[in-house]
Amino acid sequence: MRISVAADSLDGVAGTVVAELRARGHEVITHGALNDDERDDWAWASESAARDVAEGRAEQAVVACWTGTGAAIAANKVAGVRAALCADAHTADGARTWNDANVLALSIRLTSPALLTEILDAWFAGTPSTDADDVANVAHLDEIR
Ligand SMILES: O=C[C@H](O)[C@H](O)[C@H](O)COP(=O)(O)O
Repeated sequence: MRISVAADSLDGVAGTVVAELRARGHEVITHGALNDDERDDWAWASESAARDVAEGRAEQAVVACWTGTGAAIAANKVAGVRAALCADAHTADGARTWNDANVLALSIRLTSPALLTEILDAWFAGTPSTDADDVANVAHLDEIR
């Protein structure tokens, strides 16, 4: 899968998520602090990764900042993006299953290497629910203005 990755620093999980994704066989596009040619502030970096998803250059994205909050907020401003801030595997599974989330937001502060592995395992194992209520909820997101 092609995955766009953005971070506002190279600290902690931000510095390891690209290698972790490549080790899992994914093709990675980099933004922010992960790309020497780009502005590394969280709003700009996360926007770039989210636009890759919305405009078809990537199937999913991973965005990271110190808390994960700014990265998630910025990504969710892009139409068609459903970003989920996940600090544990259960949340990551729920985000994929119930929310059909297409952008994983991570906290650099909280996400240890072990947690990253657990979160990515759950994220990639999860598939969007076909339950009618879940499908209706996700579809309604595109109607909210
Ligand atoms: O939501 C914002 C993020 O947690 C940022 O990573 C945090 O604000 C730190 O950003 P900066 O290093 O630019 O002060």
